[in-house]
Amino acid sequence: MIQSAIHTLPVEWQAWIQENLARGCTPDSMAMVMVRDGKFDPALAEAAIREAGGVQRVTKPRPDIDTSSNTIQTPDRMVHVLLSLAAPRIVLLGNVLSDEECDQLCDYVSGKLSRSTVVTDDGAQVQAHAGRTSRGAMLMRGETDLIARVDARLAALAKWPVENGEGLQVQWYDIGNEYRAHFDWFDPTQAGPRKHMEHGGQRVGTFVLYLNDVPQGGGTGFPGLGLEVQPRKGNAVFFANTDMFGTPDRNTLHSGMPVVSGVKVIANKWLRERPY
Ligand SMILES: O=C(O)CCC(=O)C(=O)O
Ligand SMILES: [Fe+2]
Repeated sequence: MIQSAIHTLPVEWQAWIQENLARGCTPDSMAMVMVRDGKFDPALAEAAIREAGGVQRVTKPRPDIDTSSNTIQTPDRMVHVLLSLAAPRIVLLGNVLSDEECDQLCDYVSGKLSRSTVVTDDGAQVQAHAGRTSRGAMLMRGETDLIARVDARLAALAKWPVENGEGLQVQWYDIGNEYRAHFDWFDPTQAGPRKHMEHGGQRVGTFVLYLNDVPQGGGTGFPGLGLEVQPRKGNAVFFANTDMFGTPDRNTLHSGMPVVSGVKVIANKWLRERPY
């Protein structure tokens, strides 16, 4: 007779699984507690939770870039694939913007810049923060013909609807400016970020577009991966902020490293789960 995993557990643990699934705990966090506190074998813990209806690791659609070829033809420009990582999903792209497009975007935002803000955990406000010392400007989707072209290009690259994209956000870093390690995804357990998710849902993807060359410093660092992307005019780094199951990916921790000489200008494009 094949005995199910859940019925081999003490009844208290069977009840614990049902209660915690009902409370909305994630199967992964529950399995961790069972191994740690109940000293269960991880495979048994996972099987028991799955039998109780907990593990439906259904993959969720997310923005991604086709890296099966070295080049990608977008509606109006041939983009180069320079590097790709499977998990966390990170793709470095070249030739995303022309020099003229970079210059035009920089010219367009100069005069519109103000001290950058971050989303706080406790409220829905955005506020200036010591960890983010750059200046920025939020642009609207399709604000100019050039911006509309860039929006469409990025949507084609990520295979993600243009309506799910936030407007481009330009960031201008002077010497010493930085954006310390952070996640771009919203933490759904915190009130402030949850408020931001009401419209458009999670930030499932990020593009960082480099609008100029930086002589020294200013890389985009991924400290958990030991990876640093150097800014190069016209290049862009893409990363998926959630894993293939839609869970925020802690391996996407990243920073805008301090600029040592020159200035650094980037444009961020955040892709939402739903139309934004
Ligand atoms: O400056 C960078 O390279 C990264 C910027 C960034 O992570 C952000 O603005 O969210
Ligand atoms: Fe970021």
